[in-house]
Amino acid sequence: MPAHQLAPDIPSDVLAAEQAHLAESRAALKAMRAHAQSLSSDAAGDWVSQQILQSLLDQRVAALADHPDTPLFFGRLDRATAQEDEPDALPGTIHVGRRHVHDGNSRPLVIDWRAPVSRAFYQASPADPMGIVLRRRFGYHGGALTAFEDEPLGEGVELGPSRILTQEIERPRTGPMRDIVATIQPDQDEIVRSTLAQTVCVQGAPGTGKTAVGLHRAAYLLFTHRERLARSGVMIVGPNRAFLSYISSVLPALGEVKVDQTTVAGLLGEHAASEDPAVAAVKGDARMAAVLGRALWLHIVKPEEGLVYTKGAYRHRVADHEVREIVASLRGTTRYNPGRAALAQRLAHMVLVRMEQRGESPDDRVQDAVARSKPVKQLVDAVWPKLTPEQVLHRLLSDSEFLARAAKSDLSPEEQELLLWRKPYRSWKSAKWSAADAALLDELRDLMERTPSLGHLVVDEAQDLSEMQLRALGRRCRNGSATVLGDLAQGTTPWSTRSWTSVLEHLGQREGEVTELTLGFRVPREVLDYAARLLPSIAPGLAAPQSLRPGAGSLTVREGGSVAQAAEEALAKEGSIGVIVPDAMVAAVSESLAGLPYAVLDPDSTEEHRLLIVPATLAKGLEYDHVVVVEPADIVAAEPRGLARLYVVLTRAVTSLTVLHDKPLPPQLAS
Ligand SMILES: Nc1ncnc2c1ncn2[C@@H]1O[C@H](COP(=O)(O)OP(=O)(O)OP(=O)(O)O)[C@@H](O)[C@H]1O
Repeated sequence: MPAHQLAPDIPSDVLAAEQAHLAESRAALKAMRAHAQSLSSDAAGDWVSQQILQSLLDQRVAALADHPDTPLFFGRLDRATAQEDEPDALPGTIHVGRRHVHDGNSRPLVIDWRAPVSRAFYQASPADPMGIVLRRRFGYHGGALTAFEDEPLGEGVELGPSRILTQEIERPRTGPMRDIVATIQPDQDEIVRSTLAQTVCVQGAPGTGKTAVGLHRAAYLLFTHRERLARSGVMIVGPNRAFLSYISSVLPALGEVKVDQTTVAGLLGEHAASEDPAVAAVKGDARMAAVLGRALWLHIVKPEEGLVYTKGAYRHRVADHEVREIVASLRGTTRYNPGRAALAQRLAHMVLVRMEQRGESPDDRVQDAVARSKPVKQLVDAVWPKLTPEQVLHRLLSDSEFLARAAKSDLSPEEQELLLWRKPYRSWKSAKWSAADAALLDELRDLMERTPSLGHLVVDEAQDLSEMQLRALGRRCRNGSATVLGDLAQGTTPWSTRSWTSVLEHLGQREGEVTELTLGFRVPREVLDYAARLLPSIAPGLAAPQSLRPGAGSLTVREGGSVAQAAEEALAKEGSIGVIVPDAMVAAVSESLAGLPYAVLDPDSTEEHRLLIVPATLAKGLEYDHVVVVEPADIVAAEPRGLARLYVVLTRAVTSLTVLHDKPLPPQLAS
């Protein structure tokens, strides 16, 4: 039971002492920043080092900015055994916050939430107090500390629910996603703090905090392995730009400004051509990897002629069988482009050997010159031609004979038929590529030249990725690790997965650990139960999701109701409003809302709008305080996995969901 609940019974002297600590910490942070600002990059020797140092100093200054609206610390731990006499010992009382703050004597005033000692703030319980006697959570209003809540951990007393946590969860949503650093739950913390080497895959129902956990894990890893990850990099991959815009401020608020956040299309290339889902499904299948490998290497031509290199009066010859031997020894042991370069060098080396046999003594420079010479280049181009990924894929998708040779028995004749363009493009330069093609091009690119690996990749909504897209992402963390987040029930693409083991396999992270988050922080129970009626049809293996939020009265289902009226009702309340509509109805609904202050969801817009019209296909990962879902039957009918899409849109609401329909509801919901 919390000893001190929020107002009105908060002891004012304790609160005043904490407020004084906050003021001292803010002043200390200001001094740290002033010190960082006073440092000069002039000490660096040359111009380049100076620029690098200046950029580091600028980053440091930016990281030390105090945001008056953000609590500098949100928790406190009173430790049972403080060894203050030890030189580096921490004080007995620790304030846990977003970053380290120390005073002029290096005395820590606030400890970063990611430091090992802060772990107890998230994990300690009466059953396992972890050396903590008392945990204190702080309540804020704006930037002002207004309340606190104590949890005695050393007395073995069962703790009641934290009101500060409840308030945070119940908070009306406005604007972009916020960090959850003050209220990370123990099972979420386990995932956040798993080691860098460990790939983790999180299955979780809507609103269980998967995205939040993925972002906090990125922040945790950057803190714990700063130097290593600064070199290799961390990247977040999300489903679309609207989602990226929604999550974009979480990491900067945690002081991490150097993390790339992108979509699969952003990573593999934006591609416009739309495609029949059946074709996309074949292109997304991992069997395509072998087909592409063969397609590329089929371009190597068996050498029929040798090399003649003329220098002065001499002709140096490399016989055709020797050229064949070199090609055979290189084939399959190298990537395609380095193989080309190696072939030129090996041919040049043979010429050098001939020169030496004639008593010359050529050096390395001669070998390079021979490798770049016209006869060598001509032979290499003929045998091991210069290619682009687009050339190879263009040939594969337009030439049935070539496709058959590359596919062998990996693809059935029907699948090959599906792959071939109905109307082939004249040249690879004019070809229009689809999203599925982008992953194939990426695979070819990697067969030609090794893709560099990042240190860590966070992949959100991973259930929607094709095997070939997973391979593309896997390449980008092949020397690192990944956090894979998703929900098998929310799969809406032609290639959505039904198994996380398979996802990890195609990502190249077989050792990854699959774990589950089960408690929902977003969707009220009543709404979640309603949406869960779809689960037996879309993901029969999954258990019904649980919600922390009762939310009685949060669901309204109206036949023949007007969208404008539902929007007006929502506008009369607090918080953001998402009117989620079938994509084809965006224009019609916009018209019906004329006169209301609405905008159509636009990820690039910097303006804030309380009332947004959201096309159903963009709603994934987003949340709104009040959600109006328009015409479920049309959302279902619009795409092959329309029922899963409906599950996604029904689970975006934080406070209320209104379902409007003229057509009959899908039978699962009607029951
Ligand atoms: N420990 C927590 N404390 C407070 N809020 C939390 C916590 N965990 C998650 N939330 C909140 O719950 C909401 C849902 O979180 P998030 O978007 O990460 O869920 P998700 O599992 O990714 O959902 P979806 O599957 O729908 O994409 C967010 O508003 C998030 O801030």
